[in-house]
Amino acid sequence: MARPALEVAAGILRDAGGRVLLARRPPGKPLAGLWEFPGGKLDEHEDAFAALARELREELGIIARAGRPLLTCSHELGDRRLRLHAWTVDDWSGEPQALEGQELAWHGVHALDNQPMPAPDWPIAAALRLPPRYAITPEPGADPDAFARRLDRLLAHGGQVVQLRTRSLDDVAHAAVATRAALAARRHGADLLLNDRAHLAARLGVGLHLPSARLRDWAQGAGDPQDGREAWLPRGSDGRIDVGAALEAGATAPARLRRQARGWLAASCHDADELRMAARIGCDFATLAPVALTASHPGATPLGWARAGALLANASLPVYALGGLGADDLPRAQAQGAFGVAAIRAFWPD
Ligand SMILES: Nc1nc2c([nH]c(=O)n2[C@H]2C[C@H](O)[C@@H](COP(=O)(O)OP(=O)(O)OP(=O)(O)O)O2)c(=O)[nH]1
Ligand SMILES: [Mg+2]
Repeated sequence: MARPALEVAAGILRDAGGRVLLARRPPGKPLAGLWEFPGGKLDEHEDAFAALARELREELGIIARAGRPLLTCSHELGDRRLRLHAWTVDDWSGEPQALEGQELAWHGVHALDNQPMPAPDWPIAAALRLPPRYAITPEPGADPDAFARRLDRLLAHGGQVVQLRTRSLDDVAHAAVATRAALAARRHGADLLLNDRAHLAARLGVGLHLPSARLRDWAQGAGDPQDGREAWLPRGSDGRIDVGAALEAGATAPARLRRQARGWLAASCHDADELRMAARIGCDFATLAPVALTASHPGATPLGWARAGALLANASLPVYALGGLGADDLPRAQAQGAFGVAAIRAFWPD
């Protein structure tokens, strides 16, 4: 019989400048020398926040009073599963002290990728830089100026992560729209991802969102070798693209291993298999669709929340629920284990 999952709570503590506290696992412990979020194992009958408050008292001498779940991910850890519950601690008192001989350090969220962390912490580091909404553009249509104006209005909201999704444009027209979108994103400090244009995304220094068919090709090493994956996937010590290299314990975040480009790598997933592939090739996040009925994919059978919830509970990266959802669905999506909600129609300005 499979052993029950190891449940661990990890706390996100921020200083006045927004930097996050990391603790270095001391010599003699498993994963010694790696930087983690302070916390530890749940005792029997203890919920995640109670365990976290206890661990923070024992390890750091602080009193945690209130927190919010940020992300729960599930990972294979040898012969058992690790469920890591990351909580943002909003209200705490005391000055963190290293009561167990661990080193402590505060880092900005953009510097976390450079710290050697246990692999299960990478999705948490990504989640700290991701918003709860992931906006996907509709087709640009015949009027690129009108499209650019609406995109600009969306980006002006601040902190946006947006996927440029076009299927209708030829390469030249697409490159023009994408270049303009990349400039607009840079101007607004937003993060752009191109749908399925790996070469262009790497050239523009923006992120890449893989459709599920491309994800499958990349995860299986199949498909067209000219499709640009070398800019996005890590190489093994023999110089060959190695989709597993991103997940070696003790390595730094996939973002650093993978690429010179600074954008996100994400993928469209519809089932457990694809969610596993996305994590395996080092995606930073994924979408899971279709959760509900959606006008953009009328033929697709929705997963429904029960099925989606079961898939989300086992995911090992941040996942946005997608398909017929809007901002109002965020609480429900998060209660079902999603990190956030992705949408085309709901987030596109009129
Ligand atoms: N606290 C914490 N543990 C993590 C993180 N990432 C990660 O993979 N883990 C793993 C490492 C361990 O397998 C497990 C936590 O075990 P632990 O030994 O720190 O647990 P604990 O604080 O309760 O310590 P102890 O009572 O066993 O001494 O979770 C993280 O960010 N924080
Ligand atoms: Mg601990």
